[in-house]
Amino acid sequence: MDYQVIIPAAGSGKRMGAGRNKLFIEVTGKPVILHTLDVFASDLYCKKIILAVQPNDENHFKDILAGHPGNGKIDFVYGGHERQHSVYNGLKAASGEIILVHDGARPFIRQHTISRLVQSAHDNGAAIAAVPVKDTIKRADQNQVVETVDRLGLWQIQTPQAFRLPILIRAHEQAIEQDYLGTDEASLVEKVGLPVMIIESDYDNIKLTTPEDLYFAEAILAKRKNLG
Ligand SMILES: Nc1ccn([C@@H]2O[C@H](COP(=O)(O)OP(=O)(O)OP(=O)(O)O)[C@@H](O)[C@H]2O)c(=O)n1
Ligand SMILES: C[C@](O)(CO)[C@H](O)COP(=O)(O)O
Repeated sequence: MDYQVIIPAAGSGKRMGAGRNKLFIEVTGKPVILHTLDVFASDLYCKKIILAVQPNDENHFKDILAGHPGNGKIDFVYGGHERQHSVYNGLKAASGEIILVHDGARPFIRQHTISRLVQSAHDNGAAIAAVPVKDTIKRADQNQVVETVDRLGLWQIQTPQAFRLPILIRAHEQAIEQDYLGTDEASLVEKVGLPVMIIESDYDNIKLTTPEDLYFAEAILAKRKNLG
């Protein structure tokens, strides 16, 4: 089933502390963003990649994307102050039935997850990648525990997040009307009162956020290379 994907890539990477867009950092000799785009470039059902970038990063993105197999289906839009604004700007360039949103900072997404997300979004309206929480989760106030959250039914949410396009547009427009800022697209759809389905993903679909994640990234790619 055909779909389009918005890739928010306009962040500043403060927690990575690289002093530049972390998507330009190379892992096994290749910029993070190229790892992320590979799976969508090779997926014939992916009809458009909408890349949200900062204006001052645009030329560098175009330089490193020259010759990439996905280049022919990439549309550039400018990102916004928050991730949500970047995604909203991407929505203005989107069309078709199914839209995915996938962090540029998650380079290890697999095709099998994308396919299941697209089908579930078609069937149910919204579907998100996630893995079951493995650690005990507690809420604290001033570093003192106030609550242990029941782990049963807790999921660690990832991207891609997949939607029927009109649902995501409506959710973003309501968020603007209500001045609501969420940390993922699904939270906006939940506020509209529509169902969001979980699709179990892989624990190595990590988001490269802090420097330690770069070590994990090298290990993930080494493991995948060994598996062939
Ligand atoms: N205004 C923003 C903020 C983030 N992103 C993108 O959203 C994804 C997930 O965001 P995050 O990992 O938080 O990236 P940064 O915002 O760059 O990181 P930090 O919060 O540490 O600055 C990244 O691919 C990032 O480029 C974006 O397109 N526009
Ligand atoms: C969308 C997301 O990746 C789901 O886990 C996460 O919420 C992004 O958070 P960030 O702080 O914008 O990286």
